[in-house]
Amino acid sequence: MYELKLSPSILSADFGRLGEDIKTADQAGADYIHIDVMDGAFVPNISFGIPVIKSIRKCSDKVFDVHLMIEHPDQLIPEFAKAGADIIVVHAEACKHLHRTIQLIHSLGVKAGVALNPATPLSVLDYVLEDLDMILLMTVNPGFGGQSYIPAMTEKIRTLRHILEEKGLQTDIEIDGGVDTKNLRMVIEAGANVLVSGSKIFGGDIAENVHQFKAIMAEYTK
Ligand SMILES: O=C(CO)[C@@H](O)[C@H](O)COP(=O)(O)O
Ligand SMILES: [Fe+2]
Repeated sequence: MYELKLSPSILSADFGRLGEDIKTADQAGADYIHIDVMDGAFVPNISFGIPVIKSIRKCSDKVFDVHLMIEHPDQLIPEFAKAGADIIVVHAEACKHLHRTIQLIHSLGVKAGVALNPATPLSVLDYVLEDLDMILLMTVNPGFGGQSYIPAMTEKIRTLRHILEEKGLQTDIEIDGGVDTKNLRMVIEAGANVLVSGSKIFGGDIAENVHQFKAIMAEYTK
């Protein structure tokens, strides 16, 4: 079993008290902090950018898992690294030269991940698999929190884990979108190990929600 990590997405936090919400998730047991950057071009929504990441870096020492939903990410990757990103995830659909982008991220001493939209086939990763620290499978169409998990993605997770194992790779599989306490076991059993959740963590009692997710995850470490 792969090490399971909970990565709460701050897209659903209260931006008026972002620092406090992050500290609450951190202290309740979040492993990573998932940071959704949207540019209004790659996705039909705008979230926040580099100055916000720099500022919230003071609120948590947890791994900053930065999910870039932006066009032309290469131009800004050095700035995201400087702002405190520990993992930078770019979308394959946004990168003309994906291999070069992965090299750029690694050259900055940061872990590199690639995200795939639900309709993007796994085969786009065929020639970069060995270079990746993490693969993010979108389980909703990117752009918004609070959407429903797309059922067909479970098979995609299972297929990816199988491909990685056949190659002897232990790459992290992150899944993002519509994850809740009801489908969490299903996605873990399919092979996901980095689990993003936004609305189901930051909507309501943050600490209690983190505890509920972590209690389910703990069933797999006994
Ligand atoms: O990247 C994205 C959306 O594009 C996500 O990280 C969402 O923020 C997840 O939110 P929920 O579906 O868990 O509410
Ligand atoms: Fe995300």
